[in-house]
Amino acid sequence: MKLDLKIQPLSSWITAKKQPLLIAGPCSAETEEQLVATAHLLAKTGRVTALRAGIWKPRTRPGEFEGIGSIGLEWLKRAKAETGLPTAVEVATGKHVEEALKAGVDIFWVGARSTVNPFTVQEIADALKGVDIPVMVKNPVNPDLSLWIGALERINNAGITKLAAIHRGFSSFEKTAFRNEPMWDLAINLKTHAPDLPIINDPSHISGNRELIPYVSQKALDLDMQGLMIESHIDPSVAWTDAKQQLTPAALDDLVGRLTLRQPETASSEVKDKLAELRNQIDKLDDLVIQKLAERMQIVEKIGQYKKDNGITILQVNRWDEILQKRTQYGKALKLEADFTEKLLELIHSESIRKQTEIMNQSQAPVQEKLTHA
Ligand SMILES: O=C(O)C(=O)C[C@]1(C(=O)O)C=C[C@@H](O)C=C1
Repeated sequence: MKLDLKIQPLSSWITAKKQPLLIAGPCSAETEEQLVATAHLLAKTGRVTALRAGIWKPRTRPGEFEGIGSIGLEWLKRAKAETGLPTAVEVATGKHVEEALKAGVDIFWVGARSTVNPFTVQEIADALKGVDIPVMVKNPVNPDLSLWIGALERINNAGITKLAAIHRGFSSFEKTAFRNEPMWDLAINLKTHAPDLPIINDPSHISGNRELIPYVSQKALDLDMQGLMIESHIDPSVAWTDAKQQLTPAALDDLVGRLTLRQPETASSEVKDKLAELRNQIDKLDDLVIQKLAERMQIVEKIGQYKKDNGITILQVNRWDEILQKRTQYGKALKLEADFTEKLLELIHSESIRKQTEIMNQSQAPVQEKLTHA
């Protein structure tokens, strides 16, 4: 299902200084000097399109630094006047929106902890009514695509057409190398629902540490995301928040300079032809895969009917385990990752169970009818 968002193309409301589009700045505005000095160094790289800084910070526990507050808006004004960089802040209430608008902030973003709450998003959307300002909506903390879409729709319904999504990763119970699991599939899914909606990647919050940022940034660009939002602090070692994931402006410059930029399309007819030929091969194989899956399901249905007639349960753990073991081994021999083969088989098995459940639940009414007429 395609989303009905009324949006303007990214290039009509933001001009990237250089590719990729880069929004950078400290996690938090701490002091006027820290913010302004960071902004100057970022501007000097010639790569940064907008300066970000958190001034209202939603924190997990009370007592942590909750942002410098409204005074930070004055510092942002100064940083903008001195560097020419447009500014971006997170807004989490209607009051934040009012104050940031008054202070001439150029771009707003809705944070992950706000996106989870439709009341908060609606309050922000209501405060934005009648205003023509770019808004970027971070994914919700939990991996829920509908919540992300819902927040984008609420902001869009308020008349905001300069709209983008920010992919900052998702909380997960399982601890991995990432601070927030990228769950790239969710961002890809959003792109499938809204192909024209720009997605900016936030490698800082996905990574949670400087070391992973290059990998995440490159992957985001290779997945055709339209830009990066990266936290940068003049001296990350003394940062009040997110010290481990911030980069100095020089390190940021170096990192972004090393990224490889690839295009979604090519002008070369030779490359286009070669791609078309390979895609043709994929089309044929995909058709074959679908055809074989359909044949498999027909047999599953026959087995389902047979089980029903003979009072046999749907789930056959031993048989299922045998399939899983043998096919995964076979897949491995053919250079398929075991994890991939297992996931594919699990999907097929759950569809088999769904189909056989349907068969088991089919009423016997027609047979009984015949009996009564006889
Ligand atoms: O072998 C069966 O009994 C089936 O119904 C087929 C099948 C399958 O899809 O392969 C489905 C359900 C069972 O749990 C085991 C295997």
